Amino acid sequence: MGTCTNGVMKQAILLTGGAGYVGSHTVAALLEDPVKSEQYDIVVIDNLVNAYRAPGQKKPEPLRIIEELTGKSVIFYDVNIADGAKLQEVFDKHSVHCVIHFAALKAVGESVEKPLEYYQNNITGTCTLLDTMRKNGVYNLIFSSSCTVYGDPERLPLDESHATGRGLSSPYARTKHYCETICEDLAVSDKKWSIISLRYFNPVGAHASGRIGEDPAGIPNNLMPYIAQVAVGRLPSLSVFGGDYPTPDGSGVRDYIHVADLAAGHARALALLPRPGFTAVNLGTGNGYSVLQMIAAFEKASGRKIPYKIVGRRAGDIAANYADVSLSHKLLGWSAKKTLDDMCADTWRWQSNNPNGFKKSS
Ligand SMILES: CC(=O)N[C@H]1[C@@H](OP(=O)(O)OP(=O)(O)OC[C@H]2O[C@@H](n3ccc(=O)[nH]c3=O)[C@H](O)[C@@H]2O)O[C@H](CO)[C@@H](O)[C@@H]1O
Repeated sequence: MGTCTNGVMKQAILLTGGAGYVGSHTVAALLEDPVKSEQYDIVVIDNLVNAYRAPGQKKPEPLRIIEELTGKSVIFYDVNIADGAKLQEVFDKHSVHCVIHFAALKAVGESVEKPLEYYQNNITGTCTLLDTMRKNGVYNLIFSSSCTVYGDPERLPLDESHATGRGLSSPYARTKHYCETICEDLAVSDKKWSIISLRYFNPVGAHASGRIGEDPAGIPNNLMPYIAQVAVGRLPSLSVFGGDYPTPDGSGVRDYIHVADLAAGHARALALLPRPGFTAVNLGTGNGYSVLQMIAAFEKASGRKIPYKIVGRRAGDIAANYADVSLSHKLLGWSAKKTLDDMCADTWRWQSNNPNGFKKSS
């Protein structure tokens, strides 16, 4: 149930997938903000498909730890966004001001093997969520999108007017593109909708406390968690996918952004609502770093050697991408503050304190 101040029910920010990596860091940012945490109840729904809840605990570990760190509470429901009836129960209990929609499956390789699961979860789930929002008169949405919607860049840096949806290399990428399209159509159909789609570049890093961070199930697909697990001795060596790209050192270049900066970007987007229509905004730093530069920076931050070998390219990978960040500056008054050294130092603090992720800290 929502909490009350002076007999009035507080409005809620509802975060779907709020126990995941970017979601939980956004929960932390909202609770750490004295104004937002006073103004809103922070409500999370998550089906725990990619988040860990310790035996006997009501809340998943990231949320339990955030409560410990901030001394403030999160309201948690173990609910799947595709379950309209359960979703409605949450909307019955809270006066929702805005939904921040993170919940999605996000493993690119898995999406090629299980496309239907990805379309069902990411697209049908999003439609059920949007329909429930509409039925309850909630029209403020922040959608967790990805630079993957741009496909193979026609030009760099990538600005928001770059074409989307062309030559996408995986069902996962298509689900992000289709969800954006659905949101755009909805915003055209009814002027009450205010939808901000945040296109993340490559989120890395961890909370400054070293107590929450990225905790992928199984062998990581993404570069930073892989490097971190090599550094901590969980994995023997890194394969660098491709040494012959047309980049300064031949390895792939990406715009890595600290997850705390990303979380702050959501808080800024929240302050912009309502902003009728559909607005897509890049969240990146505007800087590109190569895989070999990432390895060197991580070795410096951790004091550990990262054994690696250069192997063939990974299917579907592009040579380089990085963001044009002018719109995020202009519209959100936001820019990324953390450096590459911060990203590596924070990832290392999290990984070295929690070599096995959340399971150990329970
Ligand atoms: C093709 C693919 O998977 N793309 C997804 C990937 O982006 P993206 O591929 O950019 O992110 P990754 O972290 O997987 O890879 C970053 C860079 O590191 C390289 N690399 C990665 C892992 C590794 O073991 N060795 C290695 O060399 C990659 O080739 C790439 O050049 O994650 C994003 C989420 O964060 C998704 O939105 C993207 O759709």
